[in-house]
Amino acid sequence: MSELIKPTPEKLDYFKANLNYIVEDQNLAQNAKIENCIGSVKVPVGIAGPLKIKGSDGTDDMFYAPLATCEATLVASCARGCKLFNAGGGVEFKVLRSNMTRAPVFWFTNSEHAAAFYDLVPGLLSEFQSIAHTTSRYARLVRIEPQILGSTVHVLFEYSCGDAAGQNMATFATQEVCDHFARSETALSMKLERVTVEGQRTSEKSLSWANILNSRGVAVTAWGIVTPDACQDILGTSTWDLYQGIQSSKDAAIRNGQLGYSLNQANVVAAMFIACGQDAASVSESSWSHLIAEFDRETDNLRLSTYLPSLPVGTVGGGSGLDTQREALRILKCTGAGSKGRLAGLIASFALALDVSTGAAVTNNTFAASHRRFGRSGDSTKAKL
Ligand SMILES: CC(C)(COP(=O)([O-])OP(=O)([O-])OC[C@H]1O[C@@H](n2cnc3c(N)ncnc32)[C@H](O)[C@@H]1OP(=O)([O-])[O-])[C@@H](O)C(=O)NCCC(=O)NCCSC(=O)C[C@@](C)(O)CC(=O)[O-]
Ligand SMILES: NC(=O)C1=CN([C@@H]2O[C@H](COP(=O)(O)OP(=O)(O)OC[C@H]3O[C@@H](n4cnc5c(N)ncnc54)[C@H](OP(=O)(O)O)[C@@H]3O)[C@@H](O)[C@H]2O)C=CC1
Repeated sequence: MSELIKPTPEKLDYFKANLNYIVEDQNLAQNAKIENCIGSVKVPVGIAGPLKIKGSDGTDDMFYAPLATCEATLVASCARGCKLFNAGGGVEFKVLRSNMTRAPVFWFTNSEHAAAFYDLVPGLLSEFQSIAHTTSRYARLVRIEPQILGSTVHVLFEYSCGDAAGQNMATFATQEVCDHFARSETALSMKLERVTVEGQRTSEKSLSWANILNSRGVAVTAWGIVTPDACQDILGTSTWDLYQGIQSSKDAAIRNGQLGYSLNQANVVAAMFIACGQDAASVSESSWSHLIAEFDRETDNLRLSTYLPSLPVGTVGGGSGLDTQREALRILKCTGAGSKGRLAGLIASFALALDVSTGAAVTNNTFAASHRRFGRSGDSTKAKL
């Protein structure tokens, strides 16, 4: 059966020859490390910025964001938000946490054995560390935390992974630990039945409260000031009206039971993930964010901040090494040691810039007209950089 449906080299050649979006890149299949590779799709990339950004890691520079998207107005809107924040001194970010998790399941014959293992887990950390660390120069096991579910124990393994996002690294290290433990005297004496490497306690590629609270990836916050003059000149609305617009949307979001609150920060997360070779499916884990607006009655300034608790990003590994994705990381000055936190900080900063501009467009009722203008008339092709 598999022979009938398996794509043979001839079939792949057929696809290569008959699809006109194929990129002629002999190394792509090898570098992309995906199966049955026939080329790559072309996603349009727009540049937003410049945005003056300072970071807790010493970042202090002007940045442009490569945004891979098919949505008209998104890049222009993000660029407008950048111009606005620049007028108020730019955006700042702070990286709060950085980790990667994997959560194996230890299966026992009954809950009593599971409970006994639960008590044992904290004392196993250093043994597990010494095994995990043989698998990588960068993955470091920092915490293990058990949870009993019936006769199983799900143990959250938390790693630091250098500049890589670390999903593979955490998997390989955890598998090695599990394999060793399954063969140990302790496992035999505790009547361990088997170990499986992941039991969904990491909620990988799904949105979960645990990851909102404890992070999976980089947790980052970014903030900036909108001055009344810049708000009126650049966004065509007052800071007070913008503040009210944002607060009112937040009320509707609460009524909807929306998870987190932003207008459309996931647009920047997705566009930068795709441009920079991040795992696009991880946008689901990264989509929760919290936009906060504070109005300063003395100055009429509007202080805006956002918090993104779970950005599984990396500047090495995965798709970040592909040619064009690497170029995107270079545009962002996100290569080299320590650049993972910066990448997360820049994503949060540009997400904030897009949100303020979108918020203004819905506040002053120019939202539909701008999408009609850019999405339908071809106005978007008039570049402004
Ligand atoms: C489209 C604009 C920016 C026009 O806004 P405008 O005020 O007419 O633009 P402008 O011509 O006065 O230019 C102001 C600045 O905008 C930027 N800009 C302006 N045009 C360009 C361009 N062609 N290329 C690059 N940048 C551009 C650029 O920074 C420019 O500064 P300048 O360069 O002139 O010094 C505005 O109307 C807007 O932001 N609209 C909102 C669109 C938006 O945010 N869409 C987001 C995606 S929709 C979605 O998915 C969200 C949703 C629906 O879920 C949200 C929700 O539920 O609330
Ligand atoms: N297997 C899984 O469970 C899942 C995998 N993925 C995929 O995993 C990939 C991401 O995994 P990830 O582990 O980040 O990527 P990789 O598998 O590409 O591993 C990163 C590699 O980079 C090396 N490296 C070099 N310099 C550094 C540095 N400064 N910091 C950290 N590592 C460095 C690591 O070295 P060393 O060998 O010493 O560790 C490792 O070999 C994505 O492609 C994603 O789609 C996504 C979800 C689940």
